Amino acid sequence: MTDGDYDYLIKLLALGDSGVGKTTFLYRYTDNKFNPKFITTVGIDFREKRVVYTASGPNGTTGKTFKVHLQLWDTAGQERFRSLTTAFFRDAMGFLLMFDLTSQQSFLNVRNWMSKLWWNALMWVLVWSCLMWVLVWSCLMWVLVWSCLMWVLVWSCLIWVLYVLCRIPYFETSAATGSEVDRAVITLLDLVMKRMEQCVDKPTAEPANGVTKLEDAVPHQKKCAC
Ligand SMILES: Nc1nc2c(ncn2[C@@H]2O[C@H](COP(=O)(O)OP(=O)(O)OP(=O)(O)O)[C@@H](O)[C@H]2O)c(=O)[nH]1
Repeated sequence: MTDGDYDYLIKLLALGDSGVGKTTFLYRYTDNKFNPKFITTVGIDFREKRVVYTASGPNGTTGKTFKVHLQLWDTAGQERFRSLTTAFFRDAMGFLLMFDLTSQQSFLNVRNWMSKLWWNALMWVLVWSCLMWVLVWSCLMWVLVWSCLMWVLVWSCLIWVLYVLCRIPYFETSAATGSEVDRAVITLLDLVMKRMEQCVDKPTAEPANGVTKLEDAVPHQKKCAC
């Protein structure tokens, strides 16, 4: 595959406390190497990898294959970079939420990372919806009515997100041996691709040759109600 020769650009983001192994995990996945040195990430970094994704067809049959360009964002776990890293949440399509099996605190902190993700997602629903309505109606009455509706929508979304996230696939990986590393990323990629399939407006996004380009897919993906 040459540089621009891919069907989808998928952005995944690794999250978790400092030292849990985000950088090492991504390095193992992209370069199949292990780095025993701990060099803390400053701000944000990213790695890339090309993979071939085979969609599953109806009744579990093998479907189309796509060339996928994976962009893996590596965030700094340190608190001082928190506002910078959360700014990248909006563009990510999937998250690798990581903790260190030998550190109970890093596991307990997964709760905080999850709530950051939820609030970030909800904040964007609120901001965009409010902006839209304020622009279109610019009428206090409508804003008030809309605010009530928004709260209903927000809480329904929150319950839905909780429902979905409670079924997060879990893998015990080792960057040292490479065990389960590929499977964890591929499982997430599979979930993202399936989600995109559901969100993309199929008749307009699918060109004649049957391959959906990311540039076509992204605007439709943002139309998803969730
Ligand atoms: N033995 C072993 N060591 C690991 C594994 N994963 C990470 N490490 C080690 O843990 C240390 C921290 O790993 P990093 O990948 O730098 O941690 P990080 O989460 O990126 O940390 P920040 O950049 O500060 O957020 C390094 O010394 C790694 O070699 C693993 O699966 N097995």
